[in-house]
Amino acid sequence: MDRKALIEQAFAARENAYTPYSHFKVGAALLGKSGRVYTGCNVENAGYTPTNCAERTALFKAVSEGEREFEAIAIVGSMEGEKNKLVTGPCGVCRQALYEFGGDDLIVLMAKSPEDYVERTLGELLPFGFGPANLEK
Ligand SMILES: O=c1ccn([C@H]2C[C@H](O)[C@@H](CO)O2)c(=O)[nH]1
Ligand SMILES: [Zn+2]
Repeated sequence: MDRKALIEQAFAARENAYTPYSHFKVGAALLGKSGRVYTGCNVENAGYTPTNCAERTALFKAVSEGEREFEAIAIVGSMEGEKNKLVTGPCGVCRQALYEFGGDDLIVLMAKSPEDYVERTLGELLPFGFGPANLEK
């Protein structure tokens, strides 16, 4: 897997972030087991709560196109016109949404630049995650 290329795709997706309220722009690039990459950005809303994070935009694009197994996701976020001071970790809702399909092994790349990133597994970010296995009889 080319981590640098995946992070670069997340930066490109961030360009489309629609953020008139927070001005915090996020991009994500989700690598499916098929090899395809699905990108996403955050899409805000005047009603605030309908806002969708970049990670879920990418995930829902992927699932809606038939991909259900994933290897990695790259995430980049920073205020409009600013360099990343902190890495952007996925919010709790996105961790849960990703857990449904990625399980513990999904690789999460939280990047300040293509060369400067923190890597964790989803299992590290969401220990004892609740997922489909919990609902098996
Ligand atoms: O991991 C994250 C964290 C935040 N946001 C978005 C939601 C909202 O539009 C803005 C500020 O919370 O950033 C994401 O897309 N992903
Ligand atoms: Zn989120």
